[in-house]
Amino acid sequence: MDSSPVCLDDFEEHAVRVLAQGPLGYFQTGADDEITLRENRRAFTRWKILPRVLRDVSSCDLSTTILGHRISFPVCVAPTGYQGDAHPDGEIATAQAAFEMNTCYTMSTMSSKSIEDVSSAAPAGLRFFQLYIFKQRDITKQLIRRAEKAGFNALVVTVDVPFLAKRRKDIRSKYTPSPQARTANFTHGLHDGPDGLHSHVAELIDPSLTWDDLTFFKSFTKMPVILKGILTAEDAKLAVQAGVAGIMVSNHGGRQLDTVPATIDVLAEVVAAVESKCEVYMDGGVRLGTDVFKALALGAKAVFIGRPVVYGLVYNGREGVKKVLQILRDELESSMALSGCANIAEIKSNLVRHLFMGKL
Ligand SMILES: Cc1cc2nc3c(=O)[nH]c(=O)nc-3n(C[C@H](O)[C@H](O)[C@H](O)COP(=O)(O)O)c2cc1C
Ligand SMILES: CCCCCCC(=O)C(=O)O
Repeated sequence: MDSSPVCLDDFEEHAVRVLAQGPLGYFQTGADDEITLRENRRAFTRWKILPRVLRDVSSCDLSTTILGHRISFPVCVAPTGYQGDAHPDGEIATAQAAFEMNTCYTMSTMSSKSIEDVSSAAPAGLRFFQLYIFKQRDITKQLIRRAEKAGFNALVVTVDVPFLAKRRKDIRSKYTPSPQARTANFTHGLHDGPDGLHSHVAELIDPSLTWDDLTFFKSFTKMPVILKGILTAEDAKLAVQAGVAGIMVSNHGGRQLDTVPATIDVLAEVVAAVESKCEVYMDGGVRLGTDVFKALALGAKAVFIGRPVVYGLVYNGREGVKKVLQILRDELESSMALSGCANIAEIKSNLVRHLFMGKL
């Protein structure tokens, strides 16, 4: 790419040219054959938009709310670890970009900057903290306390990583975060095990976690809890019973269990299962304004993006992330205008149809 990026894929193309194999592989990789990774994007192409006309779209209002907080448009930042391998400013740049674009930022437990540093660099705006529940419960509780003290608005508990899946690119490169990218939130755990990230995760993560543990952690914080990594109606119902405020329909960007469905294809099922008892968000393969439109039509309150934010960081730090968000915002606005929607509430399920399944 010689000129300024015009779509999200341009940022990845740039990253491919400038990043070293280890970090590039870590950001790009999916699990195993990367079937779900590809499917996350392909599945969007099978959903078609049925536009309405003559509906006064001279101005479109993209604003919406998440857990009662108003944001300018329903595209938010998903948690991604080790952002110091994308740009020296890492999570500080990302949090500031999200704040300046007035959307929601989610900070990963595995961040290269600390909770306190990110919080003081971006003290306002809607900020979620993503939590991995560790074997060492004291570290986990400390993380919750620190996020709460720093004013984070919600806790996003990731539940699809009892173990790290087999990610071939990482195994081949023996990826381990470089010194400027290592986790800043705690010192426990190995980064330099014989198989890089894998031994690090095996050491930290608690694979014995159950719904009962979730109830305990929920009672431990005043922050609303969102569960990230739900793909079935059954688990969505259990999440509602556990009293969560939100569900993130996610397959971890195709990085965990391979061959699970694309998130866009299970979204409507999860939305129906929760019967409006909590908010539902979605991530995975969102790269176009039309993708955002389809997810909203199928019931998502907002979408989150992972890799595009990382590639925006690689492109130009905070400004790069803002550009990624701006492009997606503009594309969503255009999709809305061209399909006859003047505001987010008008994006309804009758405006999309699945190529093979017919009308919803
Ligand atoms: C490089 C990278 C690091 C990630 N790190 C985390 C993490 O620390 N915690 C988490 O819950 N999800 C993590 N994820 C998953 C994302 O939050 C999100 O689910 C996924 O990236 C969405 O798919 P997309 O990249 O196609 O937008 C990571 C994803 C990537 C690509
Ligand atoms: C302790 C879990 C580390 C996982 C690494 C971050 C992540 O979620 C990813 O997909 O990569």
